[in-house]
Amino acid sequence: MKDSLIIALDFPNKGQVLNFLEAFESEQLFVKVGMELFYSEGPSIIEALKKQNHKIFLDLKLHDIPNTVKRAMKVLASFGCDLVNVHAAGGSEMMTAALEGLDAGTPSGLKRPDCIAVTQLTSTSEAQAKSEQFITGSLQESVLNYAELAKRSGLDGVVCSPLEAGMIHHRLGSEFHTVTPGIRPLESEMQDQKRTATPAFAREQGISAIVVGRPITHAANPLESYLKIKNDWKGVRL
Ligand SMILES: O=c1ccn([C@@H]2O[C@H](COP(=O)(O)O)[C@@H](O)[C@H]2O)c(=O)[nH]1
Repeated sequence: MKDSLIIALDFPNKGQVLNFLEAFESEQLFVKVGMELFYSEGPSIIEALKKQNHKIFLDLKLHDIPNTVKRAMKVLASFGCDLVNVHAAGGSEMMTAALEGLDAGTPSGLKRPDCIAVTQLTSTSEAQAKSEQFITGSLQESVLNYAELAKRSGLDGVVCSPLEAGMIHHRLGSEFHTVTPGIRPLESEMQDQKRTATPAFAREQGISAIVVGRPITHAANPLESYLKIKNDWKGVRL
């Protein structure tokens, strides 16, 4: 996962995904399958993407009682994805159960998928967290609390904003992964994202992987946009 740019394939169906990926023929990608695509296509979309040799983040953000999450993760592990996730708000017992499910479902001889926890969605602002979630401290403290809980529960990392990744690595070490959506090049709209930063800022934070959706998928030339963001993220000067 280290130094990856993960493209969020937020499309309604397989046809649109395969059409989008045609432009990326020469690239081996790390792609994210979210709720919309997975709910419409089911596991066959994972099969199709694996056939194209792409790495896959299955972003279903599980959040339920431990037994349910464990059983669901056992199923997800059998798909052969590289990365899956839960909401840290589900608690340490739920996160431990998620790992047990993954261990139980991973086919023998294969590595279990990495499992990370969403801390606070990047679409949540400080004001929303205070007024709607009644968090007592700052939003950053809430993110750090969830990250510490995830690490104590044995998870491989967290989903957070690029604005919090540096703080998390400082406290929890560089090996604990930070995966950050909320990436917006300077010229891009924020849309529903609240805690955003540029790819260049992300590079300075020691982030493991950035997740980018609309700035690539809605671009006039998605491949060009992908390459530009990737170069900014890797610090490549053209
Ligand atoms: O806190 C989170 C967790 C997940 N996401 C997902 O990342 C992508 C971001 O897409 P953009 O189009 O670049 O905004 C999207 O699939 C979300 O479901 C997130 O944004 N924030």
